[in-house]
Amino acid sequence: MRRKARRGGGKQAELTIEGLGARGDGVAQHDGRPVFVPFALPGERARVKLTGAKSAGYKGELIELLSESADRVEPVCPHYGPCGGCTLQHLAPEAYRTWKRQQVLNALQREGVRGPDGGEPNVAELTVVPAGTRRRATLTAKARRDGVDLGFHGRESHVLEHITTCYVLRPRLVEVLPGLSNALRHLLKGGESASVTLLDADNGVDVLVRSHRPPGLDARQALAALAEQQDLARVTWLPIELDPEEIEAEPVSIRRPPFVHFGEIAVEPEPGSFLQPTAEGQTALIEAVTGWLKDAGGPLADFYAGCGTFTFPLARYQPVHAVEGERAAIASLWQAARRNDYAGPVTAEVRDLVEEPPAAEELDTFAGVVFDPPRAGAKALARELADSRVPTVVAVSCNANTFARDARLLVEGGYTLAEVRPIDQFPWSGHLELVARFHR
Ligand SMILES: C[S@@+](CC[C@H](N)C(=O)[O-])C[C@H]1O[C@@H](n2cnc3c(N)ncnc32)[C@H](O)[C@@H]1O
Repeated sequence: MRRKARRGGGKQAELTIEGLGARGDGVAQHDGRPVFVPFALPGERARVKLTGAKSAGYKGELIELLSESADRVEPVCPHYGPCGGCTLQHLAPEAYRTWKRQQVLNALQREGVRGPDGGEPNVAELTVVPAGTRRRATLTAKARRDGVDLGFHGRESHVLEHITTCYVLRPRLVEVLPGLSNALRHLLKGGESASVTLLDADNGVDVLVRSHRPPGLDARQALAALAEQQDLARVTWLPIELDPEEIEAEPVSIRRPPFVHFGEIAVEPEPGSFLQPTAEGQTALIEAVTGWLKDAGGPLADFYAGCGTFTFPLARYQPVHAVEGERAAIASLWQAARRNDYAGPVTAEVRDLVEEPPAAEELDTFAGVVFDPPRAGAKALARELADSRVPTVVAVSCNANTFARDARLLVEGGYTLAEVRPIDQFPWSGHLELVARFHR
């Protein structure tokens, strides 16, 4: 048996895992309440330590596996377990794909959203991005006595796992980690921590360090030397307490402004700006969004547009109005539009879509709409869309539950959910991206 007693004590029980929850934890029952057991699989019998009893259930810590599921496989990464990134590496690929797709169906079912013929919604098979393709990630750095740990926290834990290898990150990002951890020794003293956002842009790596203490001369020199050795495109620093919206990141070393392509257009994102985590996932999303909207026959709107991931590919076919809450993202989008003679076909607006959603009459000027909100979803916008006459609406989402809620609002307003494509940019985790088409 692979997993043996880890820690005894506390309230323990022998349980049978009956299912896999939305976050990938095994789910058992005890005293009529669910127990969520990370790293356990359906069908397995396990000795579990019960903690954190709440009305919603117990947290369970896997102490010993007493029987193993046929779907259990050996995790590939040496950091599996302590690293909170890939908590489902023990699940066989086929079972994993089935479970993740089922999360979309479950969420839609909970909201009572049906397919075009009134039956089960039309959810495609899961597309999973290959391992080693993640181009953007935020890690934590923490000073210890003899160096700096740089990695990811454990699942629901404050313990940081220092990463030496990673199966999801692009190899280029893994390569820069040792040098970065070394350079950060000059910034972080006894127990101090920082957040480090890495982007493997199309012309080099972009590094944003956020810490309480600004880098002194030796930290700047160490980071600049690293940038030269590793040919990093850009290194910037921001105080951790401030939002990038409130203050511009301070340059530490800029060898060239990093850029990423959305279709044919190169955009220069500000440090820390949102971008799709993988180029492969981005391509699959762009393919769906443009495929469904390019023949809309009139102007389009891209809500929660970011730096223009969908704006520019769509603008090849129709005029596009891009709306986004973050000023810096819209500035990058607009600069790229100007540079590429897209100003005109592309218009841009900074707007808070929760506080000031466009009214249905405003939406009626568009032949098609795409929206791609953060995890909280786009409730206010979906309500207005439900009252609008926009013929085609495309939703991109990173949260199946808020997507299903917004889908219900659209369906109640008379839309049909034509199809959903789940695109997995976070392999081995509970997170999922999807893109869906609605029509009147
Ligand atoms: C999931 S990202 C999508 C960005 C872009 N569509 C892409 O694919 O790269 C969500 C975007 O919504 C923006 N956002 C978050 N809250 C917002 C709000 N209340 N109003 C407008 N935009 C918001 C974020 O700044 C971010 O750019």
